[in-house]
Amino acid sequence: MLFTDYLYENSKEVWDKYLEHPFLIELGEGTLDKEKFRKYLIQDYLYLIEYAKVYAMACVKSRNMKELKKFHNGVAGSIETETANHIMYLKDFGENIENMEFKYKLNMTNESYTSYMKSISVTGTIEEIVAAVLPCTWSYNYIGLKLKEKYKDKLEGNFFESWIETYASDEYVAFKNEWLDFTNELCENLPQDTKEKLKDIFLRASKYELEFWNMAYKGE
Ligand SMILES: Cc1ncc(CO)c(N)n1
Repeated sequence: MLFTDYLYENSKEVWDKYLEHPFLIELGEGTLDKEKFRKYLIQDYLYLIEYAKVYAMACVKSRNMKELKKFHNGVAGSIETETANHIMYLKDFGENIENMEFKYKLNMTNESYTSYMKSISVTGTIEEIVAAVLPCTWSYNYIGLKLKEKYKDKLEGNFFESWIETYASDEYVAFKNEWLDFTNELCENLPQDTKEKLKDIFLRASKYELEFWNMAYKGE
């Protein structure tokens, strides 16, 4: 069994809940309250800044060029490629992008999740850092693809279409697949107790993802 399948199987119950989440159903239907979406995007923009630092710490810990390039790519993917879509929406909402980190603060859910990953980035191994960051990229691609599949005939004119297309795009699929391959290469031959520790980290981060959707829907 692929190591990533082992991670997924153990977290499947949580991942199933993403697909039933009202925030994502309404986003797919195009009926989500735009104010909720605006607030979510602001938190997510702040999230990506902290998330990039987790990869940055892994850059420092890299043991070879391959790892360094991978994590460097993670930094760039988070704060350049992925934020492009956030910036487009946020500008549309009238936000000043230069000012985001000063005007807004991470809320408690966001702070808990990013603090958790940053603490692993400081105290953990390279493999532990990978287990902490993987649910982020992977679950967003999982959600993007499922929403695209479910609403493919109804996406035109959906305000959130660009969000869905970003996470269902070929580039994002390729990015996710590279991370799955990298994780499997790194982890397939590890001792069982280490694998179990990584499985727990992956589950914890997956639960934080669900908390993030709850926060986005209910407000905080
Ligand atoms: C909370 C959260 N998780 C994952 C991603 C995907 O990078 C994101 N943008 N935000």
